Amino acid sequence: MDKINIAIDGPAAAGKSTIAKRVAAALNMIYVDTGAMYRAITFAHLNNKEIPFNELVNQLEIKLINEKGQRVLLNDEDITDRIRENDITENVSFVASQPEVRAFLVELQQMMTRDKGVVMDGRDIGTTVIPDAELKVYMIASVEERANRRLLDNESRGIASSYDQLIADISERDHLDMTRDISPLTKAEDAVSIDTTGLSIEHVTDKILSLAEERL
Ligand SMILES: Nc1ncnc2c1ncn2[C@@H]1O[C@H](COP(=O)(O)OP(=O)(O)O)[C@@H](O)[C@H]1O
Ligand SMILES: Nc1ccn([C@@H]2O[C@H](COP(=O)(O)OP(=O)(O)O)[C@@H](O)[C@H]2O)c(=O)n1
Repeated sequence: MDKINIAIDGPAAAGKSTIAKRVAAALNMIYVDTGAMYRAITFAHLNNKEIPFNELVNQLEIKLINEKGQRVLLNDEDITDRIRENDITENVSFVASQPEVRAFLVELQQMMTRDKGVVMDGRDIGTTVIPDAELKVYMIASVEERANRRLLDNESRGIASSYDQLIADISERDHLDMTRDISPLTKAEDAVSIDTTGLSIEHVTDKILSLAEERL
């Protein structure tokens, strides 16, 4: 087989996008951060709260550009850094639970994976977006480690946060994502679980690369 899709799902700050980017670069595949797409719609919603979701999604064009990591454009506005801020993070799980938002993004994501060659990370990729992906990974880490990682991420981006607040925020977001009605976060039956607690980025990347090689 010459082309495969790789689905990486898991809870907040487990390391999905860091690893997915590296795996995609090593295998010359396209990386797609679906969380960024839900964050982009959350940005649009916070600026246009009066517009119902079914109308809002029809006004949006989301583009992911593989440049300097990955840039996120919403109707040609670069919102890459803006969508990592706290107000977006606090509201994204609510927006992602809306049926119209999920239908809109799942269709877009399925189009992006049709020709294969994609590493896509999110919450419902292995279960809903690409249930036939050749490799599915369910990535987890302890909530303490995830809060520490996000604390460092936020520091490097100049976003104010505290360890205790991050433990609470991450736990609440995971709960909302795991209990929503439509495609909640859950491990696909055929996904390989990887607990990244205490593991280096290189170790996790190599593990997934060797799983991918078996399927290429
Ligand atoms: N073993 C590891 N695997 C993945 N990320 C790690 C690991 N160790 C430390 N990190 C750091 O943890 C953070 C993970 O954040 P991110 O990749 O955005 O997670 P997610 O996409 O799951 O929300 C990054 O800052 C990354 O550098
Ligand atoms: N495939 C996806 C990806 C993200 N999401 C939602 O989008 C939010 C933000 O995703 P993200 O991957 O940017 O989150 P972080 O783990 O990087 O903080 C998640 O908490 C989910 O509510 C989703 O519902 N389905």
